[in-house]
Amino acid sequence: MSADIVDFDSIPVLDLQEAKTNKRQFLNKLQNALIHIGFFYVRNHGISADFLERLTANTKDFFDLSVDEKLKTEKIHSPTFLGYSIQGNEITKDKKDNREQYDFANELPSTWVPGEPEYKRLVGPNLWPSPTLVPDFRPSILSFHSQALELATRLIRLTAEALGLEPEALLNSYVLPNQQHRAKLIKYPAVDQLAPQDGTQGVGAHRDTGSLLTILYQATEHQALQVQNHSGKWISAPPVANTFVVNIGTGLEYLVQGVAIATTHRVINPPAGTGSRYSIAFFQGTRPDKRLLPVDLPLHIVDQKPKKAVSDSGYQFHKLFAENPGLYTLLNRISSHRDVGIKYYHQLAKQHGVEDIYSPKIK
Ligand SMILES: O=C(O)CCC(=O)C(=O)O
Ligand SMILES: [Fe+2]
Repeated sequence: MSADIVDFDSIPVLDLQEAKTNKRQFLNKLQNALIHIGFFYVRNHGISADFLERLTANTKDFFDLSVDEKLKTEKIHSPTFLGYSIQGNEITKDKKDNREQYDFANELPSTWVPGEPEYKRLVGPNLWPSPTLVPDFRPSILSFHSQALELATRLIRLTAEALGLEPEALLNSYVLPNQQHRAKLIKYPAVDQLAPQDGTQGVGAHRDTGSLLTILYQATEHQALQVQNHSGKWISAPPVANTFVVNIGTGLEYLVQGVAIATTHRVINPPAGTGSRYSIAFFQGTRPDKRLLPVDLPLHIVDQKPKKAVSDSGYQFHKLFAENPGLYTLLNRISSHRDVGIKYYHQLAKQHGVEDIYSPKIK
């Protein structure tokens, strides 16, 4: 059964303080955001403004390094797909995205040995830039990661409650206590830093693939993030002081059978003269090692399931995500970064026909 669409034209701001003072009211608001919007802001999230200023400074300092220094941390240097990607290396919906990125995760050693599933090779240490050049980078990035993970853990407990489940229901079944969760620093140059033929696609229309929740910090004042509502209209999600943007990934959407929605979004490059936009995203992953079975939700929640929304994203659910999430993630990474795939996972990519099943056509 699916209920009539309740469409949205703005993104609600939820106050985590209210989760302590008036939990029922907070959970009602969260339930509405999960089911009908798929995006919300959180304030009183516990990550200090001073820390976020420091993180922003470190992010800018990293992207200000010379290309040679940044390339020393390029993804090609490790099978983890962590590290730097130069602008134009990523494609969404058949078009190049105009953004530079640095992917990082909680620091874990690589333990994969031949004979184990290859997706285990995704786990490993970060590729750090020289500490002589950016001394505060590593400590602030790792501190952000652990604070964002704590926030995501809190939010996924509240999400479970808002959907009529026990607080631990999503965590216990779908997240391992010591798994690697990925995050990234992103720089979107303003259009005057791009060639005219590059257009303005910072990142094209997409849904966050495989994750439960995304926590996003908009580090500059640009109004660049847009969210697609059910009827297909693009709604601005401007930076709101002292908040994070939170959105649902296709992992959570699958586990709750479409009751919470992984809403489509995109980023437009800033207008000429306004400087680069920086953002920092944390993706709460699901465990890679076990078939994922949807959770049983109470009927009064299932009855609110929204009808299918219009989406400009090219995303299509693939059953491999549920059957073998580790392999699904690895094949996705190989298709987005073929150079890394060819270097470390050549056989696997060939065997699974990554080229034809997964990859977008490159223009
Ligand atoms: O930079 C942003 O505001 C959003 C980035 C994003 O949607 C993504 O990387 O998945
Ligand atoms: Fe996204």
